[in-house]
Amino acid sequence: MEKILITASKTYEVLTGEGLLPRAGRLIRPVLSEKAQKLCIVTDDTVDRLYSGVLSDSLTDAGYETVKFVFPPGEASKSLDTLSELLEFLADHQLTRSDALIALGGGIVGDLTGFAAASYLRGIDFVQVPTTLLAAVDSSVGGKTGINLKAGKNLAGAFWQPSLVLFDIDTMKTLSYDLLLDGAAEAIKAGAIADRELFSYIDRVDRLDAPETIRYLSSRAIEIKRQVVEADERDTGVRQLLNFGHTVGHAIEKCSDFSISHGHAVAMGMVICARAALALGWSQEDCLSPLLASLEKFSFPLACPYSAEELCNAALKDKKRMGDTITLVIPAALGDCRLKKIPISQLNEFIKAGLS
Ligand SMILES: NC(=O)c1ccc[n+]([C@@H]2O[C@H](COP(=O)([O-])OP(=O)(O)OC[C@H]3O[C@@H](n4cnc5c(N)ncnc54)[C@H](O)[C@@H]3O)[C@@H](O)[C@H]2O)c1
Ligand SMILES: O=C(O)C(=O)C[C@@H](O)[C@H](O)[C@H](O)COP(=O)(O)O
Ligand SMILES: [Zn+2]
Repeated sequence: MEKILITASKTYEVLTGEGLLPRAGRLIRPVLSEKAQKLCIVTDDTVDRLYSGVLSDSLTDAGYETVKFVFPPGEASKSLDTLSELLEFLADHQLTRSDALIALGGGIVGDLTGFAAASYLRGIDFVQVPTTLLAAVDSSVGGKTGINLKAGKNLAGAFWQPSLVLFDIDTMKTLSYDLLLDGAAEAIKAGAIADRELFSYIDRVDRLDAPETIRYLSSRAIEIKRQVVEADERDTGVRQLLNFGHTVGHAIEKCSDFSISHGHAVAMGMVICARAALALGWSQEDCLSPLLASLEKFSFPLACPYSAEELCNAALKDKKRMGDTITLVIPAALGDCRLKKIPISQLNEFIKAGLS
């Protein structure tokens, strides 16, 4: 089992390995309050069918009472309505301040559960059990939690760190190739920010679904995320680099009414951003070619179906906007991204340069 220690407002471990789900109860016990009695498993219908049973049995064996909150999969559930239902459910089941939530699922489950944990009784513990590659390499670590509002992605939320992250690699066996791609996009993003070696690795790799590929990508991406989050937990500076590809990516998700998934939209967003930075002379070297090579190796669909105007309108609601400026993440060199503040009046031109 691999362990990565995250030292932020809460210090916790990310445990990665095979066969962790059946051992979850024993692994979770030392990180929760000794007074913890009741645990609420939060998950979506698909993950519920696949993994709730084994997790719940393991928690029961470790002496916990469990309750379960299940919601329909999909971005539409990452909403105020589901959050409100979950908070009422926790109160109805009388979870106390020493009890905890267990987020079993992908990034949507993790973001929603984390926000509920941050706000229920003004904050209780929660554990992340990521079951998508995207959640394992990115969303389960770092404590960004939240929900979408009608205007766009993640517009309400809190910084609230988990008490533990348990990544059982066995859960990757039931992921479709498209869901693996979503995780690969965020891992490639981490490489673009801070690890050009990751691109050479992808160049040599045979299969995305091989356990050793998953292990390598998650280990590198989590380590990069650790460094960034430890330097700037609350996203006021260097952490914004983790948003590479996201200003446009979130706009693509929104324009598609979420039929384009987060990871796929981020992949398109990174390409648009790298192409624009190259065309405008903002990059010191060509980052577009290696980025395209790694994404094309895994057969990412990269054609963006929206115009610069459509993307720009959606992106102006992004939370990286401050008044009349917006901060972009620009690849200066492969493995070295920089923040660049531009007037919002230049955003359309930037996106246009990235689409052509
Ligand atoms: N908080 C953060 O730092 C952060 C980082 C990256 C992304 N995100 C957010 O994460 C979300 C995307 O997460 P995601 O890609 O995991 O999507 P998701 O949570 O919707 O999961 C994708 C689909 O996979 C299914 N699924 C989950 N585990 C499975 C398994 N093991 N086998 C088969 N099917 C499984 C789910 O039911 C769902 O239909 C977005 O809302 C994004 O904004 C947050
Ligand atoms: O952890 C971070 O910081 C990230 O930016 C990770 C992103 O992959 C993730 O999609 C995040 O939710 C986007 O942040 P947001 O602040 O733009 O909502
Ligand atoms: Zn993301």
